Amino acid sequence: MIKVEHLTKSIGPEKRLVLHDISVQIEQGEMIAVVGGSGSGKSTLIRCLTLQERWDKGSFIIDEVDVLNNKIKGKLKVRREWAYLEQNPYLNPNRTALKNVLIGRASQTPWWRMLTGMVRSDDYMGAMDVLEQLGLLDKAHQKAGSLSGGEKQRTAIARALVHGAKVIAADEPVIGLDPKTAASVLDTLRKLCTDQQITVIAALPIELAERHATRIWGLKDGNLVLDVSGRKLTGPEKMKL
Ligand SMILES: Nc1ncnc2c1ncn2[C@@H]1O[C@H](COP(=O)(O)OP(=O)(O)OP(=O)(O)O)[C@@H](O)[C@H]1O
Repeated sequence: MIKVEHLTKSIGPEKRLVLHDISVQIEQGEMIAVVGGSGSGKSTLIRCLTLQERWDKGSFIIDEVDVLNNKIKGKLKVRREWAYLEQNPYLNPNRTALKNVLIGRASQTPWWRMLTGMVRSDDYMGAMDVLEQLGLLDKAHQKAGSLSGGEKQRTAIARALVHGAKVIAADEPVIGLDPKTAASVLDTLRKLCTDQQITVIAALPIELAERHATRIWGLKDGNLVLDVSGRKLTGPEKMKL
């Protein structure tokens, strides 16, 4: 279980508050959509949860590890188990989808593999399994530079899974994709939650959140104003955002 208490974050020399006293508990296998207007704090929340931003205040407990007060063990846990998925994930365009999946972030990949691109056969099989799960088997040997936006996004998801992610935190993962491709990426993420108990936290537009998430968090001016199960939001709920 993941427990966030009193997460507070300010930015800039004037210490402008962008996240106010946010407390939530997250269960394994949830697909949480973060919704809210522009500047409401969605990206900052996702960046704080993936420890890319320093917290001003708050506590962050993952499986009973106090992440912020246990710097080495806590940071290592987040680094190993959490994947941060950007809007346009970085893939090496000259390497195949498979190689991109196998050769993950520098922190997760042995130096000799980064250098030589060599892989062990069991790693190869594992990566092919994940690519198959994500419907990318026929793209495994295609250069990443020639993949479509949705395929790139799914390759990045495959890379996160191959490197052991239990939580995928994604900042607007389907922005710029056509509606059909966006739905297919989100269906993929939802299936991972259901079938493999992966937890997903993703900033999404309201309509997609309503359709795909099991839970919706709504932010307004850095405040958590909504925390409901994934469903169509009512008029008054939307008015809070
Ligand atoms: N590096 C920064 N320096 C100054 N202000 C920042 C910085 N990062 C974020 N902010 C401010 O913090 C607030 C929250 O920003 P954030 O990017 O988290 O919002 P958002 O909900 O993701 O917005 P959008 O939907 O437009 O991406 C905004 O007012 C933004 O201007």
